[in-house]
Amino acid sequence: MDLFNTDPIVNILPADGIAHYYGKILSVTDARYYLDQLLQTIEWKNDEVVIFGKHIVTKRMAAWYGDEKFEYTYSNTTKQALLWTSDLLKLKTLVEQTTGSTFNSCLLNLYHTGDEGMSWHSDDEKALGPNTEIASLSLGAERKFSFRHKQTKQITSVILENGSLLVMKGTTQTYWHHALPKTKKVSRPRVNLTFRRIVL
Ligand SMILES: O=C(O)CCC(=O)C(=O)O
Ligand SMILES: [Fe+2]
Repeated sequence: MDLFNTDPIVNILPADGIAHYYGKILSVTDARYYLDQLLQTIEWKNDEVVIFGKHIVTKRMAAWYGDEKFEYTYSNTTKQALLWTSDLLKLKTLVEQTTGSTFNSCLLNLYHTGDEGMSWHSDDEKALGPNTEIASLSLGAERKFSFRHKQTKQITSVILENGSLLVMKGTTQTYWHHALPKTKKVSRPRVNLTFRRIVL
């Protein structure tokens, strides 16, 4: 049942992958509730990444939750998943019902303002296995999300609305990078949840 969006779900990628934008799957009231809850209850930490051998602590904050205390290594740092909170379980169920897929973990990102973003990358870690499916739920400020083809450099973008769902699957991570560009136009926070399936 789709209460908030009756448009057909379209693949926003022209080739070499599938990115389905479902639009808003949460009401404004529910999106506001979950944003406030997650801001207060998630164990947010500044993310650490290694770029050109330099150790950098990001302004953006992140957290990692799952079915088990999974260990996950990226950018040379190992993280251990925390166990689901009740709000995260509710959101996971909603995302699973909407997509018809199951997920066992979630990486959360908190961008305080448009001054924080995420640079070009693909989510192709070994732990996710080939042709992995990632479901990305957005809460709070609307932000532009862009895909760039690794070979042709073609760019396609979508505005991720408050309470919206974007699903990446098929060969998307093999052929496309994605990014959340910084912007001067946004001064309010956004929380993004990427539900993933660790296969190990
Ligand atoms: O914040 C977003 O919408 C993107 C996050 C992302 O690409 C990631 O966590 O891998
Ligand atoms: Fe990503």
